[in-house]
Amino acid sequence: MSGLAVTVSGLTIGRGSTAVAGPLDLSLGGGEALIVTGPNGAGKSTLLRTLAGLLRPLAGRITVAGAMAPDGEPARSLAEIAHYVGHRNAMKPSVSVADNLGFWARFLGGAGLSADAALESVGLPGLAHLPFAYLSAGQQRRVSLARLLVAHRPVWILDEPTAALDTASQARFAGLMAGHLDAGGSVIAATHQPLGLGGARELSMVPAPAEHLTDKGQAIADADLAAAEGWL
Ligand SMILES: Nc1ncnc2c1ncn2[C@@H]1O[C@H](COP(=O)(O)OP(=O)(O)OP(=O)(O)O)[C@@H](O)[C@H]1O
Repeated sequence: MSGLAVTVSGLTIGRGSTAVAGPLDLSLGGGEALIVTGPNGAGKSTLLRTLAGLLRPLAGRITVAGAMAPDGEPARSLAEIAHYVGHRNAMKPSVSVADNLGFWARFLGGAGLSADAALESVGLPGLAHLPFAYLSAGQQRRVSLARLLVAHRPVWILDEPTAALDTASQARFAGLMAGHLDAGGSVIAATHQPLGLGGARELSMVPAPAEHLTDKGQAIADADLAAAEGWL
């Protein structure tokens, strides 16, 4: 895994057909972390969702080398070797913690810790049988982060991963990220608060000028609105 290389070249990111930032160029290898910073609306989430394959780039390329996909073939895209943990926890509220993690392990494929071991790693032993909705906001976030451990993927793409975490949980998660980097993985994280990753590189994003983002006399297409509402 030490040969892992993620390369982003000339990447313009956007929502619908509206550019939010770019062109961006960056490269990241195994064992390296990139912290994405910038004020609200600068495009951090848009960048992470684009890297995770959830939004199409308006221009440019994202390439990977030196990693195997879950199907045993050399990875063709960053999305297939990356975990994405967004603002939302992506867990079903009425389903137990164990079954939620079991779903993600099957969906993502590949080897990983058992649900119990992953919960232990995020400091939540003994909660596996509870419906996800019974957990506190910080506990729910920690279950969502346990997803990173139940299926191995070399690149962790994390949007505000420690929001809602108490100080001890932030430190525990910093340790998990450090372990992932030591094992040759990579971390790309957007954050407004320090993540405790010494030596991480930083990409500082600046908001696009307001006139750039507002529509220039064009109505928002129904299709764009429907697509946006899917994520609201
Ligand atoms: N679903 C969407 N449809 C259209 N525009 C969007 C959508 N989501 C975000 N935007 C716009 O894209 C721009 C970048 O938003 P983004 O969420 O990437 O910023 P951010 O840096 O992650 O902000 P924050 O720090 O508040 O999380 C903003 O101008 C925002 O209004």
